[in-house]
Amino acid sequence: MITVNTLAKRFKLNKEHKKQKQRTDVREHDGHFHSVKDVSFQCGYGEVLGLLGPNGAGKTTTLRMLSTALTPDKGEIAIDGIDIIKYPLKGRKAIGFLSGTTGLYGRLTARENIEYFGKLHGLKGNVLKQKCEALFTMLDMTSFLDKRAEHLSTGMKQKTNIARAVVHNPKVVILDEPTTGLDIMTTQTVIAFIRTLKKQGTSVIFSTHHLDEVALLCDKLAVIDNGVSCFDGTVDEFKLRGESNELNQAFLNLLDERRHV
Ligand SMILES: Nc1ncnc2c1ncn2[C@@H]1O[C@H](COP(=O)(O)OP(=O)(O)OP(=O)(O)O)[C@@H](O)[C@H]1O
Repeated sequence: MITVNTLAKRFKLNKEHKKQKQRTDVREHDGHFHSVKDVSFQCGYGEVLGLLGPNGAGKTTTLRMLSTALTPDKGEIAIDGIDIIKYPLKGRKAIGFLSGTTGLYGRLTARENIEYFGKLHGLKGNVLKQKCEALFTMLDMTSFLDKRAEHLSTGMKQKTNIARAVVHNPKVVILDEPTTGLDIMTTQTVIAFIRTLKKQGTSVIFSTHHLDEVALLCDKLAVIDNGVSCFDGTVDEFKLRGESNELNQAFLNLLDERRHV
């Protein structure tokens, strides 16, 4: 179980930005851009949580804090009660993170990349071999395993990146827009893979703008708007709150309600 409580993160504005008289975003004040102001949600084992929000809402910033890549200014992140802000190494062991900027070594093949990251996490011998083989099958990677990463297509790279993120059997998997830019077949493979993680009891948190994926996968939803949590609950509760059975409409209604408060 991962619990996220009242997270906040701000970034210092550069000099040029500070000089501008006109503020373009309500989150700019005190010489800072308050990217995430107050975000809370939780995701239990075997649950898939969809993180939604308009462009720039603060989803990636939030996920980067969960991954321990960014240190929050305020708030708590706990996995099974362990404070991972205080103990980031324990956090890194427990979490698998895929972001748009996750990199592969171009000169290594897809197989070598996964094996390398597995070894970094302390896997070796038969355990590493079996884990890699299972991932290669689940993610339908066998046709390109021996190609160098620099020669892989977008979809092949994404599958390799996903395998890289989960090779150490993390309890919590965090995927930032995992299907962006993928074709329909590759998207289906990624969706099936997330279902397998769920069946294995993993907590999966993923950000997306595709509400059809949410309908297929998610038990829970968390919505961020302008850096603030405005919903955390089940998909049925979301439809009720957004006054529509259609997820896109419920999302629009929920944001509209906030704009008019
Ligand atoms: N290092 C940084 N310095 C300054 N501002 C930042 C920094 N990182 C993020 N921001 C700002 O914080 C806000 C939230 O960005 P973030 O990437 O978290 O949004 P998002 O919800 O993931 O958006 P999208 O759906 O477009 O990917 C944006 O306005 C962004 O410009």
